[in-house]
Amino acid sequence: MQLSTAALYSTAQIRAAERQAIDRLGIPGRELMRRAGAALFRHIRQRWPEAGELTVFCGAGNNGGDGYEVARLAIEAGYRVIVYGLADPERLPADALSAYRDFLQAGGCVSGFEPGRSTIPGIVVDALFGIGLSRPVAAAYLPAIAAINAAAGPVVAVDVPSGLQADTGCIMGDAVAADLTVTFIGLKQGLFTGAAADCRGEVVCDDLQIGEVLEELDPACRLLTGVALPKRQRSAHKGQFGHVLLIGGNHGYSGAIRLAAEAALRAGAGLVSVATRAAHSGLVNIARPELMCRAAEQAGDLNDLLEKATVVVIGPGLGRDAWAQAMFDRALAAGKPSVVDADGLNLLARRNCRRDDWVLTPHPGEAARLLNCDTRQIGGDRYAAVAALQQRYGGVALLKGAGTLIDDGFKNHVVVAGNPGMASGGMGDVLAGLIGGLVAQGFTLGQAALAGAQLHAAAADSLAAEFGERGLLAGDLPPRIRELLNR
Ligand SMILES: NC(=O)C1=CN([C@@H]2O[C@H](COP(=O)(O)OP(=O)(O)OC[C@H]3O[C@@H](n4cnc5c(N)ncnc54)[C@H](O)[C@@H]3O)[C@@H](O)[C@H]2O)[C@H](O)CC1
Ligand SMILES: [K+]
Repeated sequence: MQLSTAALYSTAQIRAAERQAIDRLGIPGRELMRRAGAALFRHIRQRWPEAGELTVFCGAGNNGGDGYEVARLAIEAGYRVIVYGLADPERLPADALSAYRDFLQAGGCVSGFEPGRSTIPGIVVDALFGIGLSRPVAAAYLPAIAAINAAAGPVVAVDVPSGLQADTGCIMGDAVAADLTVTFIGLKQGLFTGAAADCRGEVVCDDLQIGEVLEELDPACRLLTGVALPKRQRSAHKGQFGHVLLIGGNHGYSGAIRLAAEAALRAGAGLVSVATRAAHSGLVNIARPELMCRAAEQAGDLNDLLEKATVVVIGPGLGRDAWAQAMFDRALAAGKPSVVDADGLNLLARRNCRRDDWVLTPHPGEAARLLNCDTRQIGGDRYAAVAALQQRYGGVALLKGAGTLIDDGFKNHVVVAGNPGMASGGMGDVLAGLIGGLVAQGFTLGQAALAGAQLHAAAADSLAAEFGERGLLAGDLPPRIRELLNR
Protein backbone atom coordinates (compact mmCIF):
# COMPACT_ATOMS: atom_id res chain seq x y z
CA MET A 1 0.00 0.00 0.00
CA GLN A 2 1.43 3.40 -1.03
CA LEU A 3 0.60 6.36 1.20
CA SER A 4 1.23 9.95 0.08
CA THR A 5 1.92 12.12 3.10
CA ALA A 6 3.38 15.49 4.16
CA ALA A 7 5.16 16.26 7.42
CA LEU A 8 3.32 18.26 10.08
CA TYR A 9 5.12 19.91 12.99
CA SER A 10 4.36 21.15 16.47
CA THR A 11 5.10 24.76 17.36
CA ALA A 12 7.89 23.54 19.62
CA GLN A 13 9.51 21.84 16.63
CA ILE A 14 9.16 24.99 14.52
CA ARG A 15 10.79 27.06 17.25
CA ALA A 16 13.57 24.46 17.55
CA ALA A 17 14.14 24.71 13.79
CA GLU A 18 14.30 28.51 14.06
CA ARG A 19 16.86 28.23 16.86
CA GLN A 20 18.91 25.72 14.85
CA ALA A 21 18.87 28.00 11.81
CA ILE A 22 20.03 30.91 13.92
CA ASP A 23 22.61 29.01 15.99
CA ARG A 24 23.92 26.43 13.52
CA LEU A 25 23.37 27.97 10.09
CA GLY A 26 24.15 31.46 11.39
CA ILE A 27 20.99 32.96 9.90
CA PRO A 28 19.85 35.82 12.13
CA GLY A 29 16.22 35.90 13.23
CA ARG A 30 15.86 39.24 11.53
CA GLU A 31 16.90 37.64 8.22
CA LEU A 32 14.30 34.89 8.72
CA MET A 33 11.72 37.61 9.17
CA ARG A 34 12.89 39.36 6.00
CA ARG A 35 12.47 36.06 4.15
CA ALA A 36 9.03 35.61 5.68
CA GLY A 37 7.94 39.07 4.52
CA ALA A 38 9.32 38.43 1.05
CA ALA A 39 7.53 35.06 0.83
CA LEU A 40 4.28 36.68 1.94
CA PHE A 41 4.56 39.45 -0.63
CA ARG A 42 5.49 37.01 -3.38
CA HIS A 43 2.41 34.90 -2.77
CA ILE A 44 0.18 37.97 -2.59
CA ARG A 45 1.47 39.28 -5.93
CA GLN A 46 1.20 35.82 -7.56
CA ARG A 47 -2.36 35.35 -6.45
CA TRP A 48 -3.68 38.91 -6.88
CA PRO A 49 -1.41 40.46 -9.56
CA GLU A 50 -3.84 43.36 -10.16
CA ALA A 51 -4.03 44.37 -6.50
CA GLY A 52 -2.50 47.65 -5.43
CA GLU A 53 -3.83 48.08 -1.93
CA LEU A 54 -3.02 46.33 1.34
CA THR A 55 -4.43 46.62 4.86
CA VAL A 56 -2.19 44.97 7.45
CA PHE A 57 -3.14 44.20 11.05
CA CYS A 58 -0.03 43.83 13.24
CA GLY A 59 0.08 42.26 16.69
CA ALA A 60 2.56 42.47 19.55
CA GLY A 61 5.01 39.75 18.55
CA ASN A 62 7.11 38.52 15.67
CA ASN A 63 3.99 37.64 13.69
CA GLY A 64 3.38 41.37 13.72
CA GLY A 65 6.98 41.78 12.61
CA ASP A 66 6.19 39.75 9.51
CA GLY A 67 3.30 42.14 8.95
CA TYR A 68 5.56 45.19 9.05
CA GLU A 69 7.92 43.47 6.63
CA VAL A 70 5.24 42.83 4.02
CA ALA A 71 3.85 46.36 4.52
CA ARG A 72 7.30 47.81 3.81
CA LEU A 73 7.72 45.71 0.65
CA ALA A 74 4.27 46.77 -0.56
CA ILE A 75 5.09 50.46 -0.02
CA GLU A 76 8.35 50.04 -1.90
CA ALA A 77 6.38 48.37 -4.74
CA GLY A 78 4.01 51.36 -4.92
CA TYR A 79 1.01 49.87 -3.11
CA ARG A 80 -1.34 51.98 -1.05
CA VAL A 81 -0.83 50.53 2.45
CA ILE A 82 -2.71 50.96 5.71
CA VAL A 83 -1.23 49.37 8.84
CA TYR A 84 -3.22 49.01 12.05
CA GLY A 85 -0.98 48.38 15.05
CA LEU A 86 -2.91 46.53 17.80
CA ALA A 87 -0.03 46.88 20.23
CA ASP A 88 2.61 49.52 20.92
CA PRO A 89 5.23 48.94 18.16
CA GLU A 90 7.95 50.36 20.41
CA ARG A 91 7.47 47.35 22.68
CA LEU A 92 7.84 44.76 19.91
CA PRO A 93 10.50 42.02 20.32
CA ALA A 94 13.83 42.87 18.71
CA ASP A 95 13.37 41.35 15.25
CA ALA A 96 9.88 42.80 14.90
CA LEU A 97 11.00 46.19 16.24
CA SER A 98 13.70 46.28 13.58
CA ALA A 99 11.12 45.40 10.90
CA TYR A 100 8.84 48.14 12.23
CA ARG A 101 11.63 50.72 12.06
CA ASP A 102 12.48 49.71 8.48
CA PHE A 103 8.77 50.09 7.67
CA LEU A 104 8.80 53.65 9.07
CA GLN A 105 12.00 54.32 7.15
CA ALA A 106 10.20 53.32 3.94
CA GLY A 107 7.58 56.00 4.63
CA GLY A 108 5.07 53.83 6.46
CA CYS A 109 2.99 54.92 9.43
CA VAL A 110 0.87 52.99 11.91
CA SER A 111 -2.78 53.83 12.57
CA GLY A 112 -4.86 52.96 15.57
CA PHE A 113 -7.72 50.60 14.73
CA GLU A 114 -11.16 52.02 15.46
CA PRO A 115 -13.86 49.35 15.08
CA GLY A 116 -16.67 50.50 12.80
CA ARG A 117 -14.72 53.57 11.66
CA SER A 118 -11.43 52.27 10.26
CA THR A 119 -11.54 51.36 6.58
CA ILE A 120 -10.15 48.01 5.42
CA PRO A 121 -9.46 48.35 1.68
CA GLY A 122 -7.68 45.92 -0.64
CA ILE A 123 -6.07 42.69 0.45
CA VAL A 124 -6.20 42.15 4.22
CA VAL A 125 -3.10 40.74 5.92
CA ASP A 126 -3.60 39.13 9.34
CA ALA A 127 -0.36 39.49 11.30
CA LEU A 128 -1.89 39.56 14.80
CA PHE A 129 -0.77 36.19 16.16
CA GLY A 130 1.18 33.27 14.81
CA ILE A 131 2.56 30.32 16.76
CA GLY A 132 2.76 32.41 19.90
CA LEU A 133 -0.96 32.24 20.66
CA SER A 134 -1.34 30.13 23.74
CA ARG A 135 -4.45 31.38 25.53
CA PRO A 136 -7.87 32.79 24.52
CA VAL A 137 -7.46 35.96 22.50
CA ALA A 138 -7.48 39.09 24.67
CA ALA A 139 -10.68 41.10 24.28
CA ALA A 140 -8.81 44.05 22.76
CA TYR A 141 -8.11 41.98 19.66
CA LEU A 142 -11.59 40.58 19.05
CA PRO A 143 -12.98 43.63 17.17
CA ALA A 144 -10.01 43.47 14.80
CA ILE A 145 -10.61 39.77 14.11
CA ALA A 146 -14.29 40.47 13.51
CA ALA A 147 -13.45 43.36 11.17
CA ILE A 148 -10.99 41.20 9.21
CA ASN A 149 -13.65 38.52 8.80
CA ALA A 150 -16.16 41.15 7.63
CA ALA A 151 -13.77 42.79 5.16
CA ALA A 152 -14.66 42.81 1.47
CA GLY A 153 -11.20 41.85 0.24
CA PRO A 154 -9.37 38.53 0.40
CA VAL A 155 -7.69 37.70 3.72
CA VAL A 156 -4.13 36.40 3.96
CA ALA A 157 -3.12 34.88 7.31
CA VAL A 158 0.54 35.23 8.26
CA ASP A 159 1.86 31.84 9.41
CA VAL A 160 -1.35 30.86 11.25
CA PRO A 161 -4.86 32.40 11.13
CA SER A 162 -4.94 34.55 14.26
CA GLY A 163 -7.01 32.99 17.01
CA LEU A 164 -6.29 29.43 15.87
CA GLN A 165 -4.01 27.49 18.19
CA ALA A 166 -1.26 26.08 15.97
CA ASP A 167 -0.85 22.76 17.84
CA THR A 168 -4.47 21.78 18.48
CA GLY A 169 -6.54 23.43 15.75
CA CYS A 170 -8.72 24.89 18.47
CA ILE A 171 -10.21 28.39 18.11
CA MET A 172 -9.14 30.48 21.12
CA GLY A 173 -12.21 32.71 21.41
CA ASP A 174 -12.42 33.85 17.83
CA ALA A 175 -10.26 33.37 14.75
CA VAL A 176 -9.58 34.86 11.39
CA ALA A 177 -11.18 33.01 8.46
CA ALA A 178 -8.48 33.32 5.82
CA ASP A 179 -8.63 32.75 2.07
CA LEU A 180 -4.94 31.94 2.10
CA THR A 181 -2.53 30.99 4.90
CA VAL A 182 1.15 31.53 4.12
CA THR A 183 2.92 29.47 6.75
CA PHE A 184 6.64 29.44 7.36
CA ILE A 185 9.35 26.88 7.88
CA GLY A 186 6.96 23.89 8.13
CA LEU A 187 3.26 22.96 8.14
CA LYS A 188 1.77 23.26 11.62
CA GLN A 189 -0.30 20.31 12.80
CA GLY A 190 -3.05 22.59 14.15
CA LEU A 191 -3.84 23.81 10.64
CA PHE A 192 -5.34 20.48 9.62
CA THR A 193 -7.79 19.26 12.22
CA GLY A 194 -10.87 20.49 14.08
CA ALA A 195 -12.08 24.06 13.50
CA ALA A 196 -8.98 24.89 11.44
CA ALA A 197 -10.95 23.76 8.39
CA ASP A 198 -13.00 26.98 8.69
CA CYS A 199 -9.97 29.24 9.19
CA ARG A 200 -7.03 28.11 7.05
CA GLY A 201 -8.29 28.66 3.51
CA GLU A 202 -5.67 27.40 1.08
CA VAL A 203 -2.32 26.71 2.77
CA VAL A 204 1.07 27.39 1.19
CA CYS A 205 4.33 26.81 3.04
CA ASP A 206 7.64 28.58 2.53
CA ASP A 207 10.58 26.97 4.32
CA LEU A 208 12.51 30.30 4.47
CA GLN A 209 15.39 28.34 2.93
CA ILE A 210 15.99 26.42 6.19
CA GLY A 211 14.22 23.19 5.15
CA GLU A 212 17.43 21.23 5.83
CA VAL A 213 17.02 21.89 9.55
CA LEU A 214 13.47 20.48 9.56
CA GLU A 215 14.57 17.31 7.82
CA GLU A 216 16.48 16.37 10.98
CA LEU A 217 13.28 16.53 13.05
CA ASP A 218 10.86 13.62 13.38
CA PRO A 219 7.55 15.27 12.41
CA ALA A 220 4.88 15.31 15.10
CA CYS A 221 2.46 13.71 12.66
CA ARG A 222 1.85 13.24 8.96
CA LEU A 223 -0.80 14.69 6.67
CA LEU A 224 -2.32 11.92 4.54
CA THR A 225 -2.99 13.13 1.00
CA GLY A 226 -3.42 9.92 -0.99
CA VAL A 227 -3.42 6.13 -0.92
CA ALA A 228 -2.79 3.54 -3.62
CA LEU A 229 -3.61 -0.13 -3.08
CA PRO A 230 -1.55 -2.87 -4.75
CA LYS A 231 -2.91 -4.54 -7.89
CA ARG A 232 -4.29 -8.07 -7.48
CA GLN A 233 -2.57 -11.17 -8.77
CA ARG A 234 -4.30 -12.60 -11.84
CA SER A 235 -4.55 -15.95 -10.10
CA ALA A 236 -6.29 -14.49 -7.01
CA HIS A 237 -9.39 -16.16 -5.57
CA LYS A 238 -11.93 -14.97 -3.00
CA GLY A 239 -10.37 -17.05 -0.24
CA GLN A 240 -7.42 -14.68 -0.34
CA PHE A 241 -9.56 -11.66 0.42
CA GLY A 242 -10.97 -12.75 3.72
CA HIS A 243 -14.33 -12.96 5.38
CA VAL A 244 -15.84 -9.99 7.20
CA LEU A 245 -18.41 -10.65 9.90
CA LEU A 246 -20.53 -7.61 10.76
CA ILE A 247 -22.61 -7.67 13.94
CA GLY A 248 -25.34 -5.13 14.59
CA GLY A 249 -28.62 -3.89 13.18
CA ASN A 250 -30.74 -3.98 16.33
CA HIS A 251 -34.47 -3.14 16.15
CA GLY A 252 -34.91 0.10 14.20
CA TYR A 253 -31.31 0.17 12.98
CA SER A 254 -31.09 -2.51 10.26
CA GLY A 255 -29.90 0.13 7.78
CA ALA A 256 -26.68 0.76 9.69
CA ILE A 257 -25.42 -2.80 9.39
CA ARG A 258 -26.55 -2.89 5.77
CA LEU A 259 -24.49 0.19 4.92
CA ALA A 260 -21.45 -1.21 6.71
CA ALA A 261 -21.80 -4.57 4.95
CA GLU A 262 -22.07 -2.98 1.51
CA ALA A 263 -18.96 -0.94 2.23
CA ALA A 264 -17.06 -4.10 3.23
CA LEU A 265 -18.03 -5.67 -0.11
CA ARG A 266 -17.03 -2.57 -2.07
CA ALA A 267 -13.69 -2.51 -0.22
CA GLY A 268 -12.97 -5.84 -1.92
CA ALA A 269 -13.54 -8.37 0.87
CA GLY A 270 -13.90 -11.95 -0.39
CA LEU A 271 -16.95 -12.81 1.70
CA VAL A 272 -19.20 -10.67 3.89
CA SER A 273 -21.57 -12.07 6.52
CA VAL A 274 -24.04 -10.16 8.66
CA ALA A 275 -25.28 -11.32 12.05
CA THR A 276 -28.35 -9.35 13.08
CA ARG A 277 -31.77 -9.56 14.69
CA ALA A 278 -33.95 -12.37 13.28
CA ALA A 279 -36.49 -9.77 12.19
CA HIS A 280 -33.87 -8.19 9.91
CA SER A 281 -32.03 -11.22 8.60
CA GLY A 282 -34.25 -11.39 5.53
CA LEU A 283 -34.09 -7.65 4.87
CA VAL A 284 -30.41 -6.84 4.92
CA ASN A 285 -29.46 -8.56 1.68
CA ILE A 286 -32.45 -7.43 -0.36
CA ALA A 287 -30.93 -5.78 -3.46
CA ARG A 288 -27.52 -6.99 -2.31
CA PRO A 289 -27.63 -10.83 -2.63
CA GLU A 290 -23.82 -10.97 -2.28
CA LEU A 291 -24.30 -10.47 1.46
CA MET A 292 -24.75 -13.60 3.59
CA CYS A 293 -27.18 -12.88 6.39
CA ARG A 294 -27.81 -14.80 9.60
CA ALA A 295 -30.27 -14.33 12.45
CA ALA A 296 -28.48 -14.08 15.79
CA GLU A 297 -30.64 -13.69 18.88
CA GLN A 298 -28.23 -15.07 21.48
CA ALA A 299 -24.47 -15.20 21.81
CA GLY A 300 -24.18 -18.86 20.78
CA ASP A 301 -25.66 -18.03 17.38
CA LEU A 302 -22.38 -16.29 16.57
CA ASN A 303 -20.10 -19.26 17.26
CA ASP A 304 -19.66 -20.68 13.76
CA LEU A 305 -19.67 -17.24 12.14
CA LEU A 306 -16.89 -16.03 14.43
CA GLU A 307 -14.95 -19.19 13.68
CA LYS A 308 -14.97 -18.40 9.95
CA ALA A 309 -14.40 -14.66 10.25
CA THR A 310 -11.11 -13.01 9.34
CA VAL A 311 -12.24 -9.74 10.91
CA VAL A 312 -15.26 -8.65 12.96
CA VAL A 313 -16.99 -5.28 12.60
CA ILE A 314 -19.14 -4.69 15.65
CA GLY A 315 -21.28 -1.69 16.40
CA PRO A 316 -23.28 -0.33 13.45
CA GLY A 317 -26.86 -0.14 14.73
CA LEU A 318 -25.97 -2.43 17.63
CA GLY A 319 -27.83 -0.52 20.33
CA ARG A 320 -27.07 -0.91 24.04
CA ASP A 321 -29.72 -3.37 25.24
CA ALA A 322 -29.17 -6.92 26.57
CA TRP A 323 -29.00 -8.32 23.04
CA ALA A 324 -26.33 -5.81 22.10
CA GLN A 325 -24.34 -6.55 25.23
CA ALA A 326 -24.50 -10.31 24.57
CA MET A 327 -23.37 -9.87 20.94
CA PHE A 328 -20.60 -7.50 22.02
CA ASP A 329 -19.26 -9.78 24.78
CA ARG A 330 -19.31 -12.86 22.55
CA ALA A 331 -17.62 -11.07 19.67
CA LEU A 332 -14.83 -9.72 21.87
CA ALA A 333 -14.30 -13.12 23.45
CA ALA A 334 -13.53 -14.55 20.01
CA GLY A 335 -10.28 -12.56 19.93
CA LYS A 336 -10.51 -11.81 16.20
CA PRO A 337 -9.12 -8.58 14.68
CA SER A 338 -11.99 -6.15 15.06
CA VAL A 339 -13.36 -2.77 14.10
CA VAL A 340 -15.41 -1.32 16.96
CA ASP A 341 -17.75 1.53 16.05
CA ALA A 342 -20.88 3.36 17.24
CA ASP A 343 -22.65 1.57 20.11
CA GLY A 344 -19.86 -1.01 20.22
CA LEU A 345 -17.75 1.87 21.52
CA ASN A 346 -20.38 2.88 24.04
CA LEU A 347 -20.43 -0.69 25.37
CA LEU A 348 -16.62 -0.74 25.40
CA ALA A 349 -16.62 2.44 27.49
CA ARG A 350 -18.44 0.44 30.18
CA ARG A 351 -15.69 -2.21 30.13
CA ASN A 352 -12.56 -0.28 29.46
CA CYS A 353 -10.39 -3.14 28.18
CA ARG A 354 -7.22 -2.88 26.10
CA ARG A 355 -6.21 -4.88 23.01
CA ASP A 356 -3.74 -4.56 20.17
CA ASP A 357 -5.87 -6.10 17.44
CA TRP A 358 -8.68 -3.63 17.01
CA VAL A 359 -9.48 -0.31 15.36
CA LEU A 360 -11.72 2.03 17.36
CA THR A 361 -13.56 4.62 15.27
CA PRO A 362 -15.25 7.11 17.63
CA HIS A 363 -16.71 10.46 16.77
CA PRO A 364 -15.96 13.14 19.43
CA GLY A 365 -18.99 12.23 21.56
CA GLU A 366 -18.06 8.55 21.67
CA ALA A 367 -14.45 9.51 22.36
CA ALA A 368 -15.60 11.60 25.32
CA ARG A 369 -17.47 8.61 26.75
CA LEU A 370 -14.44 6.36 26.21
CA LEU A 371 -12.21 8.89 28.02
CA ASN A 372 -14.78 9.87 30.66
CA CYS A 373 -14.50 13.52 29.71
CA ASP A 374 -16.53 16.23 28.07
CA THR A 375 -16.85 16.47 24.27
CA ARG A 376 -15.48 20.02 24.53
CA GLN A 377 -12.26 18.63 25.95
CA ILE A 378 -11.94 16.35 22.93
CA GLY A 379 -12.35 19.35 20.61
CA GLY A 380 -9.94 21.37 22.72
CA ASP A 381 -7.06 19.14 21.70
CA ARG A 382 -7.91 16.40 19.21
CA TYR A 383 -4.31 15.22 18.99
CA ALA A 384 -4.14 14.67 22.73
CA ALA A 385 -7.52 12.93 22.62
CA VAL A 386 -6.61 10.41 19.92
CA ALA A 387 -3.31 9.69 21.67
CA ALA A 388 -5.16 9.13 24.96
CA LEU A 389 -7.59 6.76 23.25
CA GLN A 390 -4.74 4.74 21.75
CA GLN A 391 -2.80 4.61 24.99
CA ARG A 392 -5.82 3.59 27.02
CA TYR A 393 -7.44 1.07 24.67
CA GLY A 394 -4.53 -0.04 22.49
CA GLY A 395 -4.73 -0.98 18.81
CA VAL A 396 -5.48 1.85 16.39
CA ALA A 397 -7.53 4.87 17.46
CA LEU A 398 -9.33 6.82 14.72
CA LEU A 399 -10.97 10.05 15.87
CA LYS A 400 -13.55 11.18 13.30
CA GLY A 401 -14.46 14.76 12.45
CA ALA A 402 -12.97 17.53 10.31
CA GLY A 403 -9.37 16.40 9.99
CA THR A 404 -9.82 12.77 11.08
CA LEU A 405 -6.88 11.62 13.21
CA ILE A 406 -5.41 8.11 13.22
CA ASP A 407 -2.98 7.06 15.97
CA ASP A 408 -1.49 3.55 15.83
CA GLY A 409 0.75 4.06 18.86
CA PHE A 410 3.74 4.87 16.67
CA LYS A 411 2.68 7.60 14.29
CA ASN A 412 -0.20 10.03 14.13
CA HIS A 413 -1.82 10.81 10.76
CA VAL A 414 -4.36 13.46 9.75
CA VAL A 415 -6.80 13.05 6.87
CA VAL A 416 -7.42 16.48 5.39
CA ALA A 417 -9.96 15.26 2.79
CA GLY A 418 -13.64 15.39 3.61
CA ASN A 419 -16.47 17.91 3.62
CA PRO A 420 -19.60 18.88 5.54
CA GLY A 421 -21.69 16.69 3.23
CA MET A 422 -20.42 13.82 5.39
CA ALA A 423 -22.44 15.09 8.33
CA SER A 424 -25.30 12.72 7.64
CA GLY A 425 -26.47 9.39 9.06
CA GLY A 426 -24.64 6.25 8.08
CA MET A 427 -21.30 7.77 7.10
CA GLY A 428 -19.66 6.16 10.13
CA ASP A 429 -21.22 2.79 9.30
CA VAL A 430 -19.70 2.95 5.82
CA LEU A 431 -16.28 3.81 7.25
CA ALA A 432 -16.39 0.91 9.73
CA GLY A 433 -17.35 -1.57 7.03
CA LEU A 434 -14.73 -0.19 4.66
CA ILE A 435 -11.97 -0.60 7.25
CA GLY A 436 -13.18 -4.14 7.99
CA GLY A 437 -13.16 -4.97 4.29
CA LEU A 438 -9.56 -3.77 3.99
CA VAL A 439 -8.41 -5.75 7.06
CA ALA A 440 -10.04 -8.84 5.54
CA GLN A 441 -7.75 -8.50 2.50
CA GLY A 442 -4.63 -8.64 4.62
CA PHE A 443 -3.87 -4.97 5.24
CA THR A 444 -2.69 -4.26 8.77
CA LEU A 445 -5.10 -2.52 11.14
CA GLY A 446 -3.09 0.70 10.79
CA GLN A 447 -3.01 0.53 7.01
CA ALA A 448 -6.72 -0.28 6.84
CA ALA A 449 -7.59 2.63 9.15
CA LEU A 450 -5.47 5.09 7.14
CA ALA A 451 -6.63 3.88 3.74
CA GLY A 452 -10.23 3.56 4.89
CA ALA A 453 -10.35 7.09 6.32
CA GLN A 454 -8.66 8.52 3.22
CA LEU A 455 -10.80 6.67 0.66
CA HIS A 456 -14.00 7.41 2.61
CA ALA A 457 -13.29 11.16 2.70
CA ALA A 458 -11.94 11.29 -0.85
CA ALA A 459 -15.08 9.55 -2.13
CA ALA A 460 -17.22 12.11 -0.30
CA ASP A 461 -15.16 14.95 -1.82
CA SER A 462 -15.41 13.45 -5.28
CA LEU A 463 -19.21 13.13 -5.02
CA ALA A 464 -19.59 16.60 -3.47
CA ALA A 465 -17.57 18.09 -6.33
CA GLU A 466 -19.94 16.43 -8.79
CA PHE A 467 -23.31 16.84 -7.06
CA GLY A 468 -22.83 19.22 -4.14
CA GLU A 469 -22.45 18.61 -0.42
CA ARG A 470 -26.09 18.82 0.70
CA GLY A 471 -27.95 15.59 0.20
CA LEU A 472 -24.80 13.45 0.03
CA LEU A 473 -25.88 10.05 1.37
CA ALA A 474 -23.78 7.41 3.06
CA GLY A 475 -25.09 4.90 0.53
CA ASP A 476 -23.67 7.02 -2.29
CA LEU A 477 -20.11 6.38 -1.09
CA PRO A 478 -19.40 2.63 -1.60
CA PRO A 479 -19.52 2.66 -5.43
CA ARG A 480 -17.28 5.76 -5.52
CA ILE A 481 -14.92 4.17 -2.97
CA ARG A 482 -14.66 1.19 -5.29
CA GLU A 483 -13.65 3.49 -8.16
CA LEU A 484 -11.02 5.27 -6.07
CA LEU A 485 -9.43 2.18 -4.58
CA ASN A 486 -8.92 0.72 -8.06
CA ARG A 487 -7.12 3.78 -9.39
N1 LIG B 1 12.83 34.91 14.05
C1 LIG B 1 11.64 34.45 14.35
O1 LIG B 1 11.27 34.11 15.49
C2 LIG B 1 10.65 34.31 13.28
C3 LIG B 1 9.31 34.33 13.62
N2 LIG B 1 8.36 34.34 12.67
C4 LIG B 1 7.04 34.81 13.01
O2 LIG B 1 6.95 34.94 14.42
C5 LIG B 1 5.79 34.30 14.90
C6 LIG B 1 5.98 33.88 16.32
O3 LIG B 1 6.24 35.07 17.00
P1 LIG B 1 6.05 35.22 18.58
O4 LIG B 1 6.48 36.55 18.93
O5 LIG B 1 6.64 34.05 19.25
O6 LIG B 1 4.49 35.09 18.81
P2 LIG B 1 3.27 35.72 17.99
O7 LIG B 1 3.71 36.93 17.26
O8 LIG B 1 2.66 34.61 17.27
O9 LIG B 1 2.23 36.17 19.13
C7 LIG B 1 2.61 36.30 20.41
C8 LIG B 1 2.44 37.74 20.76
O10 LIG B 1 1.08 37.97 21.01
C9 LIG B 1 0.87 38.03 22.42
N3 LIG B 1 -0.18 37.08 22.76
C10 LIG B 1 -0.07 35.74 22.87
N4 LIG B 1 -1.27 35.21 23.20
C11 LIG B 1 -2.14 36.25 23.28
C12 LIG B 1 -3.51 36.36 23.56
N5 LIG B 1 -4.22 35.25 23.84
N6 LIG B 1 -4.10 37.56 23.55
C13 LIG B 1 -3.35 38.68 23.28
N7 LIG B 1 -2.03 38.66 23.00
C14 LIG B 1 -1.45 37.45 23.00
C15 LIG B 1 2.18 37.66 23.06
O11 LIG B 1 2.32 38.41 24.24
C16 LIG B 1 3.17 38.04 22.01
O12 LIG B 1 3.42 39.40 22.10
C17 LIG B 1 5.56 33.19 13.93
O13 LIG B 1 4.22 32.76 13.94
C18 LIG B 1 5.95 33.85 12.61
O14 LIG B 1 4.88 34.60 12.10
C19 LIG B 1 8.83 34.46 11.28
O15 LIG B 1 7.90 34.08 10.38
C20 LIG B 1 10.05 33.60 11.07
C21 LIG B 1 11.13 34.16 11.90
K1 LIG C 1 -1.57 35.50 11.86
